[in-house]
Amino acid sequence: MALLEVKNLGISFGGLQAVQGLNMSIESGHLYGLIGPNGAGKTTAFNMLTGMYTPTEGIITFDGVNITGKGPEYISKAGIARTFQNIRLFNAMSVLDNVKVGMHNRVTYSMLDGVLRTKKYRDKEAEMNEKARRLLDVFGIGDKADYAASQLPYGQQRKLEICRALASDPKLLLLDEPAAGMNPNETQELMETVRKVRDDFGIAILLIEHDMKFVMGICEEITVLEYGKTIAHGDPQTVSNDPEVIAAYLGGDDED
Ligand SMILES: Nc1ncnc2c1ncn2[C@@H]1O[C@H](COP(=O)(O)OP(=O)(O)OP(=O)(O)O)[C@@H](O)[C@H]1O
Repeated sequence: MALLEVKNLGISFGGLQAVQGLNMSIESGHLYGLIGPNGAGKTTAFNMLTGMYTPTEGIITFDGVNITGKGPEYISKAGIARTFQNIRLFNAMSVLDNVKVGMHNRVTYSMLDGVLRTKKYRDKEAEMNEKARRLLDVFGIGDKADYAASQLPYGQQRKLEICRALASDPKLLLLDEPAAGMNPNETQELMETVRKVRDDFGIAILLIEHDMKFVMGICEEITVLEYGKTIAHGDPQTVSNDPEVIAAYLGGDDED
């Protein structure tokens, strides 16, 4: 069985069926893209996979366990982490501390250990600092560890968000428009980093992205949504030559 199995997943908000009959199978180590015009249901699908929305139909199986309807805390502990479309960093906190926030689901010391600054607390903190610095180094921002998050340029803030998500040791990383707002150089650099993350950490990555060069350049498998329904699925070449996909993008009124 694949790491993530999504079967007939759907959700409706009142009369609006935002996602319908979604099927996806994602193996460990795969780079998978979820694309489609604005309002197609991509972020809604992420919200169901991460427990923020409860599906009205279908089953999500992760690592052999049915996680349908479980809450975000449970799903994060199970090994799914995500970033958001809009940057959600703690601006006044240091870059290092922002990464450590991502480790909260792995903290093993008690509040009392923290207050008393016990050896257990100090050892764990040292381990977390080292791990956070290693992650920042992967993204080439290790030298900015002590800066406030808000002092980083935009492209590096997006990288910091990915670092924070990785800090929870996920088996599956969901990236919601990681290249949004980036210039072509930053986007190119991010493509290489995302590939490196997959290779070095051996995790599966599912990403939503409007930048077609980015998606077609790194994803091995792609599902295309339009009005909540899957209109195409396959490798980048198959999907980009699909007449329904071409029509959906050319006919849309968005920026794609
Ligand atoms: N909580 C909600 N309540 C009501 N409708 C919602 C809710 N969340 C999403 N929707 C609707 O579901 C549809 C899909 O939205 P969604 O944000 O998933 O699209 P998207 O493909 O991620 O679009 P974009 O590319 O613009 O981010 C939209 O019509 C949206 O208005």
